[in-house]
Formats: sequence, structure tokens, C-alpha cells
Amino acid sequence: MTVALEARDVEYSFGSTPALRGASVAVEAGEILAIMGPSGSGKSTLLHCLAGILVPSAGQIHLGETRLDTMTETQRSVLRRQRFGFVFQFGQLVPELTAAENVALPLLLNGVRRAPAMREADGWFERLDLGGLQSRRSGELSGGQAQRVALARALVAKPEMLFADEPTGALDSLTGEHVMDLLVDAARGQGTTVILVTHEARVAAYADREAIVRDGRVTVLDRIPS
Ligand SMILES: Nc1ncnc2c1ncn2[C@@H]1O[C@H](COP(=O)(O)OP(=O)(O)OP(=O)(O)O)[C@@H](O)[C@H]1O
Repeated sequence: MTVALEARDVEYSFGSTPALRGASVAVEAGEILAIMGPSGSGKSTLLHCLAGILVPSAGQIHLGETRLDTMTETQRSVLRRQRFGFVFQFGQLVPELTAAENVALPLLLNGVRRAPAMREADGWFERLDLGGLQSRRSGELSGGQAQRVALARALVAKPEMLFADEPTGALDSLTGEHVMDLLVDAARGQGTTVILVTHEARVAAYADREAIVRDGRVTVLDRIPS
């Protein structure tokens, strides 16, 4: 198995509050990894360090052969835009843009022209059960619809890695399962590696493996084949 992304002995503090204290985890290419653990244990901080949003105060982040933690802010921001996708719990769509323009945004930011970007975005509406909603704005979508538009936007540029922080946290359980089914199918369909923070066992059950964070350190559980 090829390791796509790895944290080695990562430490991170918010002021005098340590959030990560020697966290290590390796994510294999193409897998879906769930990060679980109690509230305040460091899950989101770990995700943000792996995604190059936060820079660890000690330890290393390896993306294949590349060291993320030694890059400049500009290099990390280009890398995030070109190779990573993100889904968060709330409020990620740009309210002034239509749903289709929101989905096309990563392509437009990466220099794709408007017509092909909008065509590519349009294809995601059928795939994610959003047919006919292309011209709605975020205020005119249900929570589950808005989250599927956010998912389409995260995947449209075919990222190597998808980072999802409580992607179903604001949804009821049925809608959450629908979003997870679509997320897993779409990611597997294009070989995107997924790192998913969740406190719900039902959501973690979609993952290949679970990493448990406690007090800023990680234990990885291998799934027992069923
Ligand atoms: N911006 C911040 N400023 C100060 N302390 C922070 C900040 N963000 C997180 N922390 C602290 O860092 C620690 C880890 O937080 P983190 O958000 O990574 O935990 P989490 O496991 O994702 O929690 P939750 O499940 O509640 O979202 C906690 O003690 C938290 O209070």
C-alpha cells in the first residue's frame, strides 16, 4: 500500500493549550480514514495540520515525497487549491453565487474557462441527486442539498485528498447517510483519499479504518474484515 499522507510526531498548541502532543498517523492512497475521539481531543487540529491549514510546532507532515510543514504559506495555499478538497459542517457556499457557480468555483480558480467549468459542474448535479437545482442560491436549498452542493464543489477538481470535518454534523441521520453514500461513491469512483472527522460511529462505519484521537495522540484501529 502507498502512503498518501502522513503525520509524524506532530505537536500543536493554541497558546498554552496543547492540542496535539506527538500525533502520528499514515493515510493510505485511496482509503477512507475516520478520525474519531472525544470532544476537544484534537481531531480538527489534526485534520488542519494534515491539510496544511495549520503548521505543526514540531513533527512532520509528508504528502508523498513532499514535506508540507516546511512549505511557505503561499505554497501550501496553492497545494490546497490544486490538490485538496474540503467539506465542513456549515456555511461553506458563497451565498451570492448560484449552486452551479459554487461547484464550478475551484475549476475557475484553477484557471479553467467558464464554459467548460460550468459544464463540468453541471455533471455533478445528476450524480449527487441535485438535478434541477443548478440556479438556486444557498438560501434556497435544504441543509442536505446545500451539503451535497458543497460535496460536489469539494470533488469537482478531482482532488487527491478530501478533508471532511463533521460533514453530516448538521443533518438528520437519514440525510446524513445519503450524503455519506454519495461521498464514498464519488471518492472511490475517482480514487480520492478521504480523511473524515466525525463523532458519529454510524458515519465512521463508512471508513476503511478509524484513527482515535485522545489527549492529542492517535491510535489507529484496523477494521476487522467482515
Ligand atoms: N482557536 C483555538 N484557540 C484556542 N484553543 C483552541 C482553538 N481551537 C481548538 N482549541 C483547543 O485545542 C484542543 C483541541 O481542539 P480540537 O478542535 O482539535 O478538538 P476536537 O477533537 O476537534 O473537538 P470537537 O469534537 O469538540 O470539535 C481543545 O482543548 C480546544 O479547546
